[in-house]
Amino acid sequence: MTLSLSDVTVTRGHGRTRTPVFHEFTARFEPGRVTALVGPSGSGKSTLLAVAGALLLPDSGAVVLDDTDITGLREAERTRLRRERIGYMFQSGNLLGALTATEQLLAASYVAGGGTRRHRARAVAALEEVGLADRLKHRPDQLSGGERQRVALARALFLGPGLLLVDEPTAAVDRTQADAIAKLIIDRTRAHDCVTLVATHDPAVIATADTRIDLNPEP
Ligand SMILES: Nc1ncnc2c1ncn2[C@@H]1O[C@H](COP(=O)(O)OP(=O)(O)OP(=O)(O)O)[C@@H](O)[C@H]1O
Repeated sequence: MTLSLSDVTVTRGHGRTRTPVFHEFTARFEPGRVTALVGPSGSGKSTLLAVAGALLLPDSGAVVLDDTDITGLREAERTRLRRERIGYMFQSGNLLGALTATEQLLAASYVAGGGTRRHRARAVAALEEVGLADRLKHRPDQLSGGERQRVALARALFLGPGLLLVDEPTAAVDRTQADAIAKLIIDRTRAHDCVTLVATHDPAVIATADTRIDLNPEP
């Protein structure tokens, strides 16, 4: 999958909270490569992830995944695209407290219409890929911060997305875990040949990325 944004303008909020975030922003992203989105707080890193991930529509401009401009899709089509082709890994992991590591992935596949025995085997394989073969039955409160982030990464990758969107993956973990997660994101991006965007303040994540885009707050 390739992703390109052309002349994307985004304004958030309404009335007194109306905030211009991007004005005619253009960028192109290639598969198998990690791009670090860098910039001060409020510069639009999370907003760019939301626009790329079809969670937020720009005011104008095109967001093209392969040959499809997602801004022209109906809501149901965007929902399907999000489920089938885009993996999200958010800051806190967003894991469900009552579920084991394997079940976190199966819950995602259930939402996407799966949930079969084949999916269970794939879920286990995805957790093995991120080094959690011996943590399959652990719930979030029985995992370290770094392990929770690895479950979140496995879940994001499990359904084979073409686009992986990652928001501050190392914000809540120690240096050693952060370095391991940065390396895993690179490895998995290569292995899955997906387009990966990572919003981050972490110099180690920025250093391991293939490219970086510096965002500045709109004046
Ligand atoms: N729902 C909203 N309504 C109004 N303004 C918003 C809304 N969401 C975000 N903003 C504004 O848009 C700008 C970009 O926010 P965004 O969260 O994308 O920044 P960021 O670079 O990810 O910041 P951080 O590093 O603090 O997470 C900020 O100025 C923010 O205040």
